[in-house]
Amino acid sequence: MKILTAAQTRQADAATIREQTITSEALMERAATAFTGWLMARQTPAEAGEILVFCGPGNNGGDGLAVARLLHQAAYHVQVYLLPADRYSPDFQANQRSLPATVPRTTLDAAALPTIAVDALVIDALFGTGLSRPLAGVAAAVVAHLNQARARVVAIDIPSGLFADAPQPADAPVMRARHTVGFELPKLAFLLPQNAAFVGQWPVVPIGLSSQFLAQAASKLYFVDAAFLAGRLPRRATFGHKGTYGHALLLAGSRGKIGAALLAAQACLRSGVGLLTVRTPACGYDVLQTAAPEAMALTDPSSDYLSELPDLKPYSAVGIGPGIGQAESTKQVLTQLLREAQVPLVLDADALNLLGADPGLLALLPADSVLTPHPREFERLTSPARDDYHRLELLRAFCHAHGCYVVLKGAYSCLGTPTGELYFNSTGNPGMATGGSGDVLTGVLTALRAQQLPPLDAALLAMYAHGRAGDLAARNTGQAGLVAGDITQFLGPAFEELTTSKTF
Ligand SMILES: NC(=O)C1=CN([C@@H]2O[C@H](COP(=O)(O)OP(=O)(O)OC[C@H]3O[C@@H](n4cnc5c(N)ncnc54)[C@H](OP(=O)(O)O)[C@@H]3O)[C@@H](O)[C@H]2O)[C@H](O)CC1
Ligand SMILES: [K+]
Repeated sequence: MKILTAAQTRQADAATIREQTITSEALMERAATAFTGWLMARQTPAEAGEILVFCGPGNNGGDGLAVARLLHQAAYHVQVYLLPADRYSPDFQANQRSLPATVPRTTLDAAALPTIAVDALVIDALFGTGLSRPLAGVAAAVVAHLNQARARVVAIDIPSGLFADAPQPADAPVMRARHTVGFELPKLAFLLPQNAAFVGQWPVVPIGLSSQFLAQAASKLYFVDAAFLAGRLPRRATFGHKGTYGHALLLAGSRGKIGAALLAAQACLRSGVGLLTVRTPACGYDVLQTAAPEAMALTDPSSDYLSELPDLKPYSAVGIGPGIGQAESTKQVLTQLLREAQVPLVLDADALNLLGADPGLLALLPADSVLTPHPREFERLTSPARDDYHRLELLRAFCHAHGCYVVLKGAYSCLGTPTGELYFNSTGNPGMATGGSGDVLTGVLTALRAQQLPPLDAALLAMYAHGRAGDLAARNTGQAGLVAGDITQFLGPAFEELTTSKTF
């Protein structure tokens, strides 16, 4: 699905009201009903205790007032706190009028903020997507007060003080929510590590925004879920044979890191490739032939590291990097590969570090190559990022300059494309932050490129299936017990879900 800016969200609002011939108040009621439904499914009135609803002067505050009314009607115990302001939005005012007189309400005063009980349930409806500057005055004092109280904060739409799609100054006050219930679509701010402590968990609830508007909205930001990938993974042909599914070459491993080669190889084999050849230093031969008998081993003359590029003619894609180290002769192998390769390339790990250390090498990178750095490797390829938003700018610029696709790994891994789109992945879990997880991704990607999938589809599917396999694996192992090889065990089911999710 698309990710919209705050300005586009306002347009989506207006389009919905126009198209569905409803009032803005009715749309607010939908949003408040969706939020309240989410909360009531998780907290009974007894579990919730007294719910404190903090409302700002705009429509986020209007949502808060409507939520307070709905909770009150459902027998929850509610207290409303109002931020003083010169102007309140019309829908705020309408919902203030609709709030039953029996619901206590207090206007906030920075000098006399309410005492917040330990574990109090707080609804943050101070500011939403209309935030136009960092919080100051009473709003800032309230946010600091609630953050200090460590209340159980549930934010409506977005934590107050956080911009939906731009960084805020480092010292700007922002509400620390445990949950943020977003409306209709995720926001860019939810996907960046620097905001994790503010956003918490972020369910998204539908509010029936115009599907026509969402379909045509010009956005280069996407959140990749299973529905987004429907139809991108070709079904295997009844009369297909191993030649139909490509022949991948993996250049991987060095003494002490043959495991990286093995992990990439096993993942490649589990991602539908027809044939796989693995080029490791000679010390990897026995291990590879024993642990991955389905792969062909083509060992390098050097016993400890890669020193010669094999003939590339038989292969339909080449993956290089897992565990290769940075020996000078390995750098020569990479250089020759970049010069000679006529087939799709996937570059990871030390192949990226070698690239980052030599701008001359980077200049040789063939168009449509797929790179899979983690943030530190990416910085070596570009420059240090000021913050997560700046890192995305660097990602866009890098992909554009080199005509390549980059999967920036992390929670919500982000795929950058040469034309400026950014695709955030929805699958995966912190258990996957473990050695060898990246080698598995390289294997998956190389398999998909070997099967002739275009770079965009290959990268989207690899990113998603890798994360999904990690999620399925963690059901068995738990996150702490997850090792990279477990991800590989579940690649099959992850791909199967993507093929069968297609409707007739
Ligand atoms: N489509 C949807 O998702 C729907 C969202 N809804 C809810 O509406 C809010 C957005 O409401 P909006 O009124 O646009 O914005 P806010 O509630 O965030 O508040 C805007 C007002 O606050 C002023 N403002 C902005 N920044 C500050 C600040 N730092 N300090 C003080 N005051 C501030 C702003 O004034 P300006 O000075 O900027 O002109 C506005 O007066 C969305 O998040 C959802 O919760 C709808 O309910 C349904 C559809
Ligand atoms: K809010």
